[in-house]
Amino acid sequence: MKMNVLKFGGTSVGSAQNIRKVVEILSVTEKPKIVVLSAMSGVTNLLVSLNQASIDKDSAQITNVLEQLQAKHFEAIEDLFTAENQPETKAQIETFVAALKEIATGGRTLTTYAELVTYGETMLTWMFSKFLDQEQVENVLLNASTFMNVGTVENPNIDTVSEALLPQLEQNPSQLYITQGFVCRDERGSLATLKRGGSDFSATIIAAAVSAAGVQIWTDIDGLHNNDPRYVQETQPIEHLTYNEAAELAYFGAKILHPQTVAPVIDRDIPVWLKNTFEPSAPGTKISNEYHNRGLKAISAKDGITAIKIKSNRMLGAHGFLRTIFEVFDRHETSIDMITTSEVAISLTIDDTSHLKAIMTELSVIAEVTVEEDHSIICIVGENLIADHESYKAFGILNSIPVRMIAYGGSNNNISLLVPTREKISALQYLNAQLFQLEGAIA
Ligand SMILES: Nc1ncnc2c1ncn2[C@@H]1O[C@H](COP(=O)(O)OP(=O)(O)O)[C@@H](O)[C@H]1O
Ligand SMILES: N[C@@H](CC(=O)OP(=O)(O)O)C(=O)O
Repeated sequence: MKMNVLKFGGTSVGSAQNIRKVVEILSVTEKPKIVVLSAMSGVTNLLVSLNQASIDKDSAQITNVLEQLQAKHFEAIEDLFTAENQPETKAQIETFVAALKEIATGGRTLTTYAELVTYGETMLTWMFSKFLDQEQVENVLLNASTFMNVGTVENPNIDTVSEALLPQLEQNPSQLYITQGFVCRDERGSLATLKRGGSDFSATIIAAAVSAAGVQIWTDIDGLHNNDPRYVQETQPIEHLTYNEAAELAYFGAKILHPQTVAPVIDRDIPVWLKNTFEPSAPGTKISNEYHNRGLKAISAKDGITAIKIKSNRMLGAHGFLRTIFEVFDRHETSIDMITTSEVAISLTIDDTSHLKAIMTELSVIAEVTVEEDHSIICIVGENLIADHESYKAFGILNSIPVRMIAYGGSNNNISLLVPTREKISALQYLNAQLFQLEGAIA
């Protein structure tokens, strides 16, 4: 029987009441399954501040954060566990908190950050598994750090995860496995993370490693919406997305999905469902290879973008100039998101500015370079957008948006617009009204 992988995010396990909802969902969903859990909402942020307090050697702040972590877990325990089980459960949380204190106050190593920030998942999964025991729900708790041997986070090695995970499943037969999202081991075998929001990625890596029947990502909204519900009212859930559409939307800011989530499952054709823990009967979004309707589907936005304009007369009629430019970015391991070129200038965008100074120094030798910070990429996504003549309507409405760059044609799925971040919300709202809500709208 093929496994199902279910991932529940921070909000879904953020309180005793929500944890009960998760247990209810587990009782009615198909078995066998591996359940990937995040930390309780807010806990990873607290652990990130604990890491900062550890760097700053700020013992008052370390104590303050540890107290908040303990209180949050104790509150859930007092609601979930019987009076008889509470002392033992609380004592284990105290042991976890003591271990955290030791890491935070000990000497810093290359893995201190990962050791600290992954503790939220360790504490929650332990508590969750104990609660299932109390409710007499048979389950096996797996330690993700013993099998998530992904090597590089950019391109996880599914085979090494399989090799470590499959024997554990065989040796501990169960219909219900519980494990931690977010945590992994890097190419040196050291503890690492799949970056913030990485539990979605954990779920699809695990699904690929066990050739799962499907992945369900349970969160606090009824699927991926056609625009960012944090900024735009009256957004609608999308019933079907292709892997490519979902990948573009996640990469360009749809917070509901970690940017790399679909990569491990595309080639294996394992479907992913996005479901709402608080409204389980809502259809949610299915991400698969199936085509349903073409044309525009959704809009998302990614902040923190820096635009770089590189101007040089040497470009005129010359070849090899673009290669020289790309090599500079390559040497500084900085990836480029958008790019447009003319005869004498190139505009491109990056989101990682950690090497910007060194890049500027090199580029300034060969060209005139200007940098503009605080931009956002707005990404309009749909299957076969290029062939969809209706999508040309999108260009008619761009006059009203201060667009700094446009990329169209690089992929069949997306039109990307670069705008100053201060204009992002009004641009999202305007595009939503024009593309999805007005009479004769494209979707
Ligand atoms: N296009 C979108 N569709 C749905 N949700 C979105 C979208 N863009 C941003 N979001 C936000 O993503 C949130 C869920 O993602 P996240 O906070 O990572 O959940 P979890 O804690 O379950 O991992 C939603 O509450 C919603 O505000
Ligand atoms: N707890 C981690 C990993 C994660 O994926 O969390 P969530 O599923 O709540 O986004 C984080 O906050 O980054």
